[in-house]
Amino acid sequence: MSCNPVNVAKDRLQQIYQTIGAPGRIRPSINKANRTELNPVYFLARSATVYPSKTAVVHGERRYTYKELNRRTVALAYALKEQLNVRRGDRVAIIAPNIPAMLEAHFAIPAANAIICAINTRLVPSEVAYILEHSGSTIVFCDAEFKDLIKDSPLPKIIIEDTGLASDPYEQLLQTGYSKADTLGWSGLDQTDNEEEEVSLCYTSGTTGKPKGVVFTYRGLYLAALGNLIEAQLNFDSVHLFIVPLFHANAWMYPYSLTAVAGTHVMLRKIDYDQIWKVMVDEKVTHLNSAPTILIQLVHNPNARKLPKTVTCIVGGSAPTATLIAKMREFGMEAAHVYGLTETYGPVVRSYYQPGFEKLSAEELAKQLARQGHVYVVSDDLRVVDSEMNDVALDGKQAGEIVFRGNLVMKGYYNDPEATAKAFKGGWFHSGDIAVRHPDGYIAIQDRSKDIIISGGENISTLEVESCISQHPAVLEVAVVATPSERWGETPKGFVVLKPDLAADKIVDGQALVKFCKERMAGFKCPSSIVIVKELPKTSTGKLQKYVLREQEWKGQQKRIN
Ligand SMILES: Nc1ncnc2c1ncn2[C@@H]1O[C@H](COP(=O)(O)OP(=O)(O)OP(=O)(O)O)[C@@H](O)[C@H]1O
Repeated sequence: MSCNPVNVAKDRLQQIYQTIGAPGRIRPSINKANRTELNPVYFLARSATVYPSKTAVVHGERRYTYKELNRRTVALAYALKEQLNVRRGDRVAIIAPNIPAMLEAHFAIPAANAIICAINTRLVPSEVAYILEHSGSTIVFCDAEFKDLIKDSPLPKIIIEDTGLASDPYEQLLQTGYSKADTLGWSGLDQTDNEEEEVSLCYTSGTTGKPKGVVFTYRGLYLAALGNLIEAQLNFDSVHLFIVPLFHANAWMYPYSLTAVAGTHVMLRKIDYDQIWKVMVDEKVTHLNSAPTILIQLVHNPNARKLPKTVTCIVGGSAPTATLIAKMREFGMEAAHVYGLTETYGPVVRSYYQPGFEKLSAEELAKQLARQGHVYVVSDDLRVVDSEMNDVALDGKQAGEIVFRGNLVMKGYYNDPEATAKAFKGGWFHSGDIAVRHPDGYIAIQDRSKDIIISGGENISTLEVESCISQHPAVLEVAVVATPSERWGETPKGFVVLKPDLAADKIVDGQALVKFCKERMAGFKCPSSIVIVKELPKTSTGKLQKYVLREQEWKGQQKRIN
């Protein structure tokens, strides 16, 4: 027998092959012992076993440990099956802000093998009716504050008063499930035998048009949850403030991530900036997730102060400007800039901090971090391509569409084969976002394809123009859209909200802001006009609805509404 280690290994392999057969003939198989379906509801069962007394939920004065959260969730799952007759694959709708019942529903509905359809509380009754009908929901849970949204719905309704008291109809429903939760626990609830089954149905908020029902699978939820753990570095000590609503892409799967590591979920019924500052300090918040528009208001709130410990802010939903990222740092809020869509289970791209960035000036660093970056470790592949699906050059100039492929792409749009086929054209998911790619491979979004301005044949990124205007010290918020121009076809027009309580000599008008832009950027990119407005149209998640502004500009003209 050879003494050469390579040959020794070969001999050993020969012996093994003689016993079990060479590869390609007899191979080990996947079986029940070495495979289970990826299912994020197990995170809760496990954390309740490992850390029963750890605080799982903080909601004002109310607190639940993991043992209590688990008991309530399991009871709800039994109630869904036995009281409400929910069957595998049924859609169960819930309309609620970030409250404990909403978190419980995110585990209990999948635990009952049903599909959760969490609906935006800011919609109007007709929009809610559309989603209930389109999703084919069989039951609707609704927070009492929003019950008018479903007053005409024929579906069975469970009202959540969000008191936690025995008189609350939601609590009464839980009561019916406690005995089984205490005796059988999870063992009486059959879990899915197919991780590719639908588990969640999220309707996009309609920044660009009619909402579409994005279908998530157990497997996707599970992997997205693990992705967040890696990217946001969540652990047992994490105290996460949910600013992104759970009805928006399941708050980017953070409920599952936090639960996996037995972190603490801090809930808030509504966006109240004074309250957010108070909670951040009182609850020793370590992480939050939010859209930039909310963070802009937060850093300009009179209660803004330097935080005792750095808070990691996962910022996504739109691009934070370099100005915002730098301002957040002053208060001890470190921005982890992320990008994604509902269709990708929320964020799947991150602007990574590189060795050497510490040498950059604050301004240069903020500029680097305002780019969207690279894909998460769990999200496989991303390209930026032209209309022929060729990759754009890594030159920071040639723009193309961002397309995705991998485990964190939705299963499809619910009951919408046409939209699904369009989104998956050529075997890639088409995001509709236009970006360039820098020599270091970082992507930088220029615009949504519908937002980009084409002036005299030149493409203008509205984000670039907005970023320039936002550097003016009097500017709080800005949106730039295309306005008609006889000479150029279209030109940029700015809408600006000024900071509150500006001293008289600091107040500026639109002309001064146009001049400010002319001193800083190429003439063709400068807005033809800028108007000062009181507020900007936004979705419930705080995203600018540029199409509303475009509609005003292009009234009566065919082009450019959407
Ligand atoms: N970090 C970011 N930078 C720039 N844009 C972003 C960022 N994160 C998200 N976006 C924008 O948000 C979009 C995803 O939004 P989302 O899936 O939440 O849908 P929506 O805007 O609420 O609704 P709809 O898809 O119906 O317009 C992306 O396609 C992109 O345009």
